[in-house]
Amino acid sequence: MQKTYRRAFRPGHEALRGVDLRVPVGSAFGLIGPNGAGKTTFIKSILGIVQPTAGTVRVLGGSPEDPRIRARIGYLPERLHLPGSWKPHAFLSTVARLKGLEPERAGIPRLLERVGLGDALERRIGGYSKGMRQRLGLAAALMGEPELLILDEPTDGIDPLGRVEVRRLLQEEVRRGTTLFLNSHLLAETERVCDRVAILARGQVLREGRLGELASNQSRWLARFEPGADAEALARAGFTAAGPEGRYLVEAADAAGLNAALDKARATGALLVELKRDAQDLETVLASAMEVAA
Ligand SMILES: Nc1ncnc2c1ncn2[C@@H]1O[C@H](COP(=O)(O)OP(=O)(O)OP(=O)(O)O)[C@@H](O)[C@H]1O
Repeated sequence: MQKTYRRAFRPGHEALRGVDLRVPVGSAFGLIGPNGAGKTTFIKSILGIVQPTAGTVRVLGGSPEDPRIRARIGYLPERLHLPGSWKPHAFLSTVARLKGLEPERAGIPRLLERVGLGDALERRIGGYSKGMRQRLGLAAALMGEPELLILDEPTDGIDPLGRVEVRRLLQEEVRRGTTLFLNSHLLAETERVCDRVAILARGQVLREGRLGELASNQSRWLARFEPGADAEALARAGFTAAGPEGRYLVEAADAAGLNAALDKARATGALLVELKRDAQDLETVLASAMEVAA
């Protein structure tokens, strides 16, 4: 899919340059990338708010412009416009009606409770803090148990403990079978909630896949030996010390190579107590993808 924003008397701006992404049903999909990468443009294309210049978007087996498809999607936009003089219940009742639900049966009190606004029911939205507004937006997105939840920076403005609550709530939704599409600058949040990630930069997908696969270095292993291992002898066997507690890194292309290295380590008298693939955090994955693309 491509999207070029047309500008009067100037060349158009290519926000998306041939993006081809599939979000599996039931997955928790995270979109990450630097400012201006095209993330919000992509989200707006999935929702039919922005028309692609080329290519097509299919959502839940149909077109994003089909109102029946839209009714199955919950969306939290990056910038929320809320009626300041209203109370939250009245706002959510209107959202319910727009979604074709009867407000009395839309579970509004429970939703307000779930997003942590149970104590603010009698306050006008205009007096809400940024985080409270965000929580209310989230309640609107969750209304009607959508099959697909599209959230653009959902925890923006929410305090650290509130973020933990929101994360739990999103995890509950995914367990319920909802497909989650999350755009967040908070990589730790994406890492904790999502099982698949795509890295978008300058309108193109740099990397995409299961988080575990993107974040693990397939040929590097982290070994932990019982204290007292001979570091010099281990270095000669190909093991590089990596921090305290007898941790070492070793490169091995396959199982045979790994076992050969471990045999050498054991021959030095070192006793292996733990072995795992060397996993990188999402920040490192993003930084190295950006470096390769530069
Ligand atoms: N309505 C518009 N008209 C013209 N250009 C636009 C419009 N919306 C976005 N752009 C441009 O398209 C590019 C992608 O913007 P977009 O908002 O999709 O990025 P983003 O990855 O969501 O950024 P951020 O992380 O900063 O929110 C940017 O260069 C932006 O300036």
